[in-house]
Amino acid sequence: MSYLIEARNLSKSFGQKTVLQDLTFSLPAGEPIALIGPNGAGKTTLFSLLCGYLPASRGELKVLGHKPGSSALFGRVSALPQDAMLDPNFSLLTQLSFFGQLQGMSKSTAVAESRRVLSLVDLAANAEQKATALSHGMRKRVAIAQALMGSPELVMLDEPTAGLDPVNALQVRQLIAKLSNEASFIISSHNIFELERLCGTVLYLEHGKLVQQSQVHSAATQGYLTLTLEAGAQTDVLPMLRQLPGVISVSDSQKHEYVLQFDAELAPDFDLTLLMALRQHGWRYRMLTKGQTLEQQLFAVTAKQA
Ligand SMILES: Nc1ncnc2c1ncn2[C@@H]1O[C@H](COP(=O)(O)OP(=O)(O)OP(=O)(O)O)[C@@H](O)[C@H]1O
Repeated sequence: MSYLIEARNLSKSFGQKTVLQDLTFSLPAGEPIALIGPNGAGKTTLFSLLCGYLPASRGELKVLGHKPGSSALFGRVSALPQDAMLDPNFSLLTQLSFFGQLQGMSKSTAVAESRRVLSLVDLAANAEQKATALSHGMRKRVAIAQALMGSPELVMLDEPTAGLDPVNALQVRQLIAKLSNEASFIISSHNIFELERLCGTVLYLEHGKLVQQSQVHSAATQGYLTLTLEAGAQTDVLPMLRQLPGVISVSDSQKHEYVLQFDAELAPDFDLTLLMALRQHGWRYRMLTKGQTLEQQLFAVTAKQA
């Protein structure tokens, strides 16, 4: 199988400081991939290695089967840096066309390509405007349009929603979801919640180590229920939940919230069993959802490692 990205024992050090440590993973093309981790985890450094801006210190890295930065990847990979800026002096069309020409397009092809990518991000009508006339959210969309010039197969977006209000951040996520049949996206963020609906695979980095690689959708739908009880005087909830038939584990990740892992083959009607048990004990629930949030998955992994 050929992968979008393959890393084997990949490490990066700056002098004595090891910033990425022994990362091994393979990522398929297709659904967007999330790269999540706290400040300083190494997300931007990993992006820089993937783009070929920085060499690895040890290990192997392949992007679309090639060494990052190699000429075979020219035009096939693009990146939106965290602090991408637009020039305030030129129209969007002039700037994007200029980037197209830098990629080797003729002037007329670059103009046509710029109009195409601006319409992909719903900014066709703003082509003649300067960046100063745009909102912060619109500028982010222009930067995403720039990353799509020339139809690359892999697009890396470093914190594409940083600094945006929730409505604009949602628009950017919806845009990426819409565009994900145009290219494979890797998106970095601190925010677990924002990427869990958008991405199929998650890489979670902490202190330069890969803490977890998971498939969001499969893990979120199989064999997990999240139960939130009404606040009140319930006692002995955990022991009762743990003795239900089919239960594998129960954790109380937050006050009044329980994550139940169960064997879906042995107990296909586990949700009904749980509801009956709640009724029997007179415990009222506020919410019962299928699956486990990404935050809960990561909480479980980091708790195990602590
Ligand atoms: N050129 C460099 N020289 C020395 N240390 C560096 C260099 N670039 C990054 N680092 C260090 O590497 C670590 C990881 O930084 P990086 O920017 O990759 O993290 P990040 O996960 O992207 O963080 P953030 O979410 O804050 O952007 C940090 O401790 C940073 O100080």
